[in-house]
Amino acid sequence: NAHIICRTRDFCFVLNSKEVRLKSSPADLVTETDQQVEKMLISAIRRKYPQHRFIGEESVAAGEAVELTDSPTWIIDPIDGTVNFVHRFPFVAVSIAFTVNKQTEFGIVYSCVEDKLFHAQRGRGAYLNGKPLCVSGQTDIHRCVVVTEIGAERDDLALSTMTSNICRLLRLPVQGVRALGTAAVDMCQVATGGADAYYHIGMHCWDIAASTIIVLEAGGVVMDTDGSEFDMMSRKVIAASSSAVANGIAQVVQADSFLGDFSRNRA
Ligand SMILES: O=P(O)(O)O[C@H]1[C@H](O)[C@@H](O)[C@H](O)[C@@H](O)[C@@H]1O
Ligand SMILES: [Mg+2]
Ligand SMILES: [Mg+2]
Repeated sequence: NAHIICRTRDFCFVLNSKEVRLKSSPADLVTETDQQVEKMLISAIRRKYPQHRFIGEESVAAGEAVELTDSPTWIIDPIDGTVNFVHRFPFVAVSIAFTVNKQTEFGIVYSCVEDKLFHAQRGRGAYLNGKPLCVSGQTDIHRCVVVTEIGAERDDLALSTMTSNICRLLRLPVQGVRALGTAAVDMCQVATGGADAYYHIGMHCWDIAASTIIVLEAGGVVMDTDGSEFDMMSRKVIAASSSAVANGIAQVVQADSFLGDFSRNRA
């Protein structure tokens, strides 16, 4: 059984997950807790805002369409880092973003084990446990710590794309490449200045919707891995402390052959 103790300043509780099941690959896991947390969040929000729409990872896995419209929409990853959760590797987050007219109005990432609450509202800055966040401001790619993810795909094309991108960055060289196992928390490291950049190919909108606005409001930049404008639904992202660093990563990271196999945001 996987379990994790979640602490906040006000309460402490144990989430139990009795059953671990596979989704798209042997490394794409879901537990009862993922499903219960998502149901709990959606029903609580729906009670207050019955007209609002939802894109939730586990609802999509259960067959709901992934459709970002102009309507007010909540984008939810109930547990980002389910593999960590199952193995008790201590980086696990709940990620919630709210969009209107396809623009993110606010985002919340709660890193449960660390008891770190990241949040940002459009135009109002980014905060960690109430304290303002600011990116590192690094502009020299050679002095960067870059965060990425291994991802859940295990086919040859995905693996060779992922490993060759990491090799190309290391050869630049950058000073370090890291992966925490949760895209949402990874990306928040850029907002804190602890990392200078994050890139990911193959993530879903629910993994990064909230942390995108947190990085932007902390003074960072977000773009597609090919250097074009960021599209939350494209499954590709670079988040960085500066445009110079983001462009430096875009120049070495390649996504095309890998993404040929993806349908957009299928769980
Ligand atoms: O744990 P979930 O919500 O499934 O998200 C993870 C994603 O599936 C993996 O591909 C990534 O490597 C993790 O960082 C995600 O955050
Ligand atoms: Mg996720
Ligand atoms: Mg998840």
